[in-house]
Amino acid sequence: MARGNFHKMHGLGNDFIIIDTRTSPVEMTTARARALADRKTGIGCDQLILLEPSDMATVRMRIFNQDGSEVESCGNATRCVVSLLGQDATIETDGGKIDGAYHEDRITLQMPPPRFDWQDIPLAFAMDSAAMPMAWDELANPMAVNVGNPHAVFFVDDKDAIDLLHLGPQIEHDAAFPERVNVNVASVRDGALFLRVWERGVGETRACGTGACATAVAAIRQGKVASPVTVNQAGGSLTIGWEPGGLIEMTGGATYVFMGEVDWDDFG
Ligand SMILES: N[C@@H](CCC[C@H](N)C(=O)O)C(=O)O
Repeated sequence: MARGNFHKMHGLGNDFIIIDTRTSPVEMTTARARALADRKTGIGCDQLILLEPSDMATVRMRIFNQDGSEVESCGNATRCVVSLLGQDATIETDGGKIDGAYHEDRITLQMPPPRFDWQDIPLAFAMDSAAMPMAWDELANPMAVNVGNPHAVFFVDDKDAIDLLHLGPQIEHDAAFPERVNVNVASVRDGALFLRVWERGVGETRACGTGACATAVAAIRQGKVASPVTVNQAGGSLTIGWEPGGLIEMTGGATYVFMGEVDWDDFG
């Protein structure tokens, strides 16, 4: 028997299983992450988060998508982790170190500066990442940006008119993105952003924190909005601030749902 505890939390409806392995050790594999994340046969979540000891930060955070793939960054989960810790904290991720300021009703994160070089996204070959010379039906010329993880950002008149269920997986798996990509479709209205995200390794989610960062950076860089900007998604809003050359500041909520206990051996 290998019993352990987990926390269920969400940030704007983007939901997580968070396991603090410092008190609840577990051996994580792709198969086990996928089994735990499965909404029909497991516990269910968009991302599975492991907290581990860190020698350079308060805690190290590992991130597994619903499909079991391990990835570099997750903005909404980082706010949840700072909220769970209940104090200002520095979080080590594969996408960079993130400082979090704790307030009971909101968390502010300093996310790493965005990267735009094609090798850093990464893209498969040299091309203009500010307006990629590519199109998938009505989605054309995205800006590619890495904010710890890779994103493609499309600006459209009406985000709700886009068939993201069809185009999201096509773009996610396009050979132009050797590590796949998160797909952001945004409209600009009254100085604010309205966003839908097809997340790599998950599908369309109710909100994506790094997607909000990537989209805000792309919109500020193109002069479509001013910083800070409100980014509205199905699950709620985030405030994102960014000045060229600087860190990305994200402010938003984090919600605790429940604590559960399971036998890890029942999952993979
Ligand atoms: N939900 C997240 C992003 C999670 C990782 C992403 N799907 C990827 O594969 O890079 C967020 O809030 O940022």
